[in-house]
Amino acid sequence: MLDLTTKKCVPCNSKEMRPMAEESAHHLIPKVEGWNLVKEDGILKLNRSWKVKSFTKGLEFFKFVADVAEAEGHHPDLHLVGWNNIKIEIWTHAVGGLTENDFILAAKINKLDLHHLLRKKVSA
Ligand SMILES: C[C@H](O)[C@H](O)[C@H]1CNC2=NC(N)=NC(=O)C2=N1
Repeated sequence: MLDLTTKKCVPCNSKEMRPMAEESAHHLIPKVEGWNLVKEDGILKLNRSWKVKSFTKGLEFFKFVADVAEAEGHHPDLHLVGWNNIKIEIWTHAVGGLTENDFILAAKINKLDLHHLLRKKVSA
């Protein structure tokens, strides 16, 4: 399969769009490093968390992600809690589950170079 970052999200309002089977999601999750496959209230979602340097750098992180989402026409759920903990959840609301759009968006978020906004990992 082509690298997910070379693909484009498609509009979610087509009647044919269906949530993918859990097996398909498990097949795709290795292609989006760092992202988790979770099921919440029966809905499959992707999520990933980061610790940022500050509250404002968390908002900067979201702005970079928002630009990708707007370019793709597909949008994540953004969480910023405890001032420097961010979590991004991605799922296709129109179908109540996961579609390839979600994996494309996650892959394109992974391509952003946002290390300057992240807290350095504390060595064990
Ligand atoms: C027409 C357009 O595809 C829809 O309005 C989009 C907008 N962004 C979206 N983002 C997500 N995550 N799920 C959707 O169902 C969705 N629908």
